[in-house]
Amino acid sequence: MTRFAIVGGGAWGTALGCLYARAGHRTVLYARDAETVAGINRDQRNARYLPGIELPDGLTATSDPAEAMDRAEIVLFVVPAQSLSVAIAELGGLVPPDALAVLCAKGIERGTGRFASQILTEAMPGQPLAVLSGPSFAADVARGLPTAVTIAAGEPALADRAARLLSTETFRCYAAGDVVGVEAGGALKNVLALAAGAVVGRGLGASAQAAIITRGFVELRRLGAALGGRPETLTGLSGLGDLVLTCSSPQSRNFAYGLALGRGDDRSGLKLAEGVFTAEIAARLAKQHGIDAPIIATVAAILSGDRDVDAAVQSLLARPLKREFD
Ligand SMILES: NC(=O)C1=CN([C@@H]2O[C@H](COP(=O)(O)OP(=O)(O)OC[C@H]3O[C@@H](n4cnc5c(N)ncnc54)[C@H](OP(=O)(O)O)[C@@H]3O)[C@@H](O)[C@H]2O)C=CC1
Ligand SMILES: O=C(CO)COP(=O)(O)O
Repeated sequence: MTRFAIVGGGAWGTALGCLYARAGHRTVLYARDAETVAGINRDQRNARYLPGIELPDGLTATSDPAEAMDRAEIVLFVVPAQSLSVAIAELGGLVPPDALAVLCAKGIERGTGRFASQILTEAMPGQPLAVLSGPSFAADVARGLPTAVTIAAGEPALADRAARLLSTETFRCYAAGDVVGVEAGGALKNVLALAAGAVVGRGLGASAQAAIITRGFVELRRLGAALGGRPETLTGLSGLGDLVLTCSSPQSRNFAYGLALGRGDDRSGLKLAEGVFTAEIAARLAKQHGIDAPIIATVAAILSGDRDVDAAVQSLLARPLKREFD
């Protein structure tokens, strides 16, 4: 039995809580929202973030971070990318120094261009860390459906240990050494899912959807490599794997947000779509690194109101012809 603490009572934190509680680990989830805590402890439900799923008995929640962190061996940080700095500033001091911090957000911090691993390393130098990413819808994982993901850490022995500790019968973790590549794949696929959703929402057809996914993957690989990721990582579960999932299913909140963009629907009540926060900084990073990333730039322009979907499609199609592989 391992002692897990989970920071974040949203869809993914709760799903991971289900996974590890069911696997027999001591699993305590920290949520700042009292109603979420009460719902998990009293009703075995998280009605706000993971409706319709009965949570296992073994999963408990608290709004006392010290209680969650008590002798924790693994601390999963499962808050949105833009909230991670604040969460670490508030809670980092309570994390036992030898606990493995596992970063689960998929995004890039807007103001600084940092990935989660950089945020944690700067705030908590010396803390062992791993990054978890790959195709994994919270509702699927909470229901016990199978998937495979990547767990990356800087040192091979730590990555192997993390993969062993975080794997269950239904959740197969592949160890990797490329932390930045895994983070880049997880963050960029969300931006591309917005584009794929917009294409489908605008009624442009399955061929256009496949084309945007494929050319989006070229951008993911280019920018991921420029940011320091290894090419093979970006073709793995956290790159191609999660791109395929997120760009093809309305179960994805990013794809659903893109669908609403394409249809011209109101987006105010939609759930968290990390790509909305990552698009502009991703486009900026591409520019800084001299990377051609027209789809990412177009998503950023649509979100900022600089371009509508029809004009964006027109301008993508009107670019000068080029070789498929340069
Ligand atoms: N959902 C999924 O299928 C998957 C999500 N992810 C990634 O995991 C991350 C989290 O996503 P998800 O759980 O789905 O998001 P949700 O929107 O479902 O939940 C976010 C949670 O984070 C909490 N939170 C935000 N800021 C803080 C803070 N400073 N301190 C403590 N708690 C905080 C929120 O609390 P409050 O309610 O109080 O605001 C809420 O409980 C994202 O980066 C996402 O891309 C990765 C894989 C799968
Ligand atoms: O990252 C995810 C699946 O791997 C979840 O995708 P969404 O955040 O788009 O729902």
